[in-house]
Amino acid sequence: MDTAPIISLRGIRNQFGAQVVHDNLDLDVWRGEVLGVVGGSGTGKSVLLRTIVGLLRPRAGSVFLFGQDALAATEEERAMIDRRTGVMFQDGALFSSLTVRENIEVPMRAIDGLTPDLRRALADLKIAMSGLAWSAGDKYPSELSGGMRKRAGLARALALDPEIVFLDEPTAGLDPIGASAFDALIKGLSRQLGLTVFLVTHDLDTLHATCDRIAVLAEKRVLVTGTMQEMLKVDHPWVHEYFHGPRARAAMAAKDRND
Ligand SMILES: Nc1ncnc2c1ncn2[C@@H]1O[C@H](COP(=O)(O)OP(=O)(O)OP(=O)(O)O)[C@@H](O)[C@H]1O
Repeated sequence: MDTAPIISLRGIRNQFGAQVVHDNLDLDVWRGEVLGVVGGSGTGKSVLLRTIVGLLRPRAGSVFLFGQDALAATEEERAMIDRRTGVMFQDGALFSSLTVRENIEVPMRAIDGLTPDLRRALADLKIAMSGLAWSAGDKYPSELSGGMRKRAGLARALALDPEIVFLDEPTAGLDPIGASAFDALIKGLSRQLGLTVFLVTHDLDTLHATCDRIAVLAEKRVLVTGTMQEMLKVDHPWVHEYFHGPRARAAMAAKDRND
């Protein structure tokens, strides 16, 4: 592990009208780890992700990415930060009028000197890395299953060889087999490429299968971070219920079967 976090948040406050979503929130993410972010509905997991990737400016606090103050960055500096990160939104957020390959090429268009042939070859590589068949490149999003759309969204997030990928509910809506295949894909990519993964999820199987560490959002902040083993010992009503409830027990049993 590096000595400096790849993502560092301090004193974050997010508020919509009178509704305070985050107050004095701190979080560090370390290079190469898969961090799972969990919390009850409406605790601000997606808002946190949007804050880090620069889609939402917090009312207060600091966001450091790659050691750089992202909120003080110039447009040019922000663009450089964006090139080092990839985001996969819940529904894949693909352009419906473009093929999968063209969708993956979109972020590459910002890079000078990439010929169409090279872009195409790189897009095909990302398609393969995401576990899609070659033929998927020519398909439109509407022609794909939910699981394939997620893989296409992941391929686009990987387009510029990011150092961090942000995944918002990557397994939501997938059947259990599709979800566990996606978990294996994320874990494999993280290990092979040294990717840092910031993963918002409700899926306990995903936490068990992929995450090195978990951050729990509650009470408007990151209440606790730690490994799954550490989560099991946390004495907080929501955390206890989440990690010891019936679904958690089923996920743990599945993990034991797979180990
Ligand atoms: N642009 C916005 N304008 C006003 N309120 C917003 C906006 N974005 C988010 N919120 C509110 O912020 C709160 C946190 O939303 P967020 O989507 O981050 O929750 P979440 O933890 O991801 O929830 P879930 O698990 O249900 O997806 C919610 O109450 C939501 O209504």
